Amino acid sequence: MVQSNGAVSRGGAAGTVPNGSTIVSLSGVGKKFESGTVALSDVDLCVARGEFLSLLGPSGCGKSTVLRLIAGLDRPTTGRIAWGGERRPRDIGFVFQEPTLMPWARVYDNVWLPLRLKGMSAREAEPRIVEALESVGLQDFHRAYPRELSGGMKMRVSIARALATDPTVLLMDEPFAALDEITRFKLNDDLLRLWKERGWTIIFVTHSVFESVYLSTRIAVMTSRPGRIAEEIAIDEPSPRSPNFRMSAHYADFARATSDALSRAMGGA
Ligand SMILES: Nc1ncnc2c1ncn2[C@@H]1O[C@H](COP(=O)(O)OP(=O)(O)OP(=O)(O)O)[C@@H](O)[C@H]1O
Repeated sequence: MVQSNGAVSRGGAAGTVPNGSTIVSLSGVGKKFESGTVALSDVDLCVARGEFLSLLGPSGCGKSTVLRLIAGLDRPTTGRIAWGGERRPRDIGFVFQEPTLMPWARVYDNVWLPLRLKGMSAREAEPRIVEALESVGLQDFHRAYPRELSGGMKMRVSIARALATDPTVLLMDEPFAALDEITRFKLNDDLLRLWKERGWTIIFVTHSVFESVYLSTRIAVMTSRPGRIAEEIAIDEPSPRSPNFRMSAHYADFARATSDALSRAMGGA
């Protein structure tokens, strides 16, 4: 269904890919934990290469669980996750809500970690580490320890660490939720720039309607637990997006449509 503001919503049928080739698809995915909690039921979702897809839903609806299943950190109880290239790519980046840095290691060594785990020496990894730190504007802080950095800077290190591996798919679990608004807006713009430059596919978990509209090419709205995809909304605003987009009537329309979809998904009017 195409709405007047250009948003596209869909009913419960299998996930649809708007454009481009599928990088990963979930069909009928369910997850029941040993505790008996049914976190997900019948999740259908298709992600196209190069998309910026946000998973938006109420707390506890299973957004992180979807991300963990896609990352291969856990297995679905029912249903199937299929990769466009047949196998799950080895180079999936994961950015968590907490920066999860090693407090005893300098910024440089924190960014080196995933490359070191792949067997790269510090010398081999150096160009990638330097480039990753430059991309997030932290080139002058490579010798600093995490305790010497602000919350936003720590999150930049965490992004640089994912970036150093040059992932094809970047999974981000509410990475900016704990940051103040000014820092969050700045990191939103940095992330959009990197996404465009690197050609990543990003799957981004958020509670925030406004953040999801600003960042995404598509939003998948989830129901309350057990989570499934209730509606999808295409945000057909061209990139690069600038802070002016946040002030536009178009943005307000998208936010309203998304907010309404979220209310419906949560069983509201
Ligand atoms: N390892 C686990 N064992 C048992 N229950 C779990 C486990 N992980 C998550 N759950 C439960 O599954 C449900 C979905 O959790 P999940 O963290 O995926 O939700 P979420 O939408 O990401 O929540 P939030 O937005 O609050 O981070 C919750 O009820 C949670 O308590």
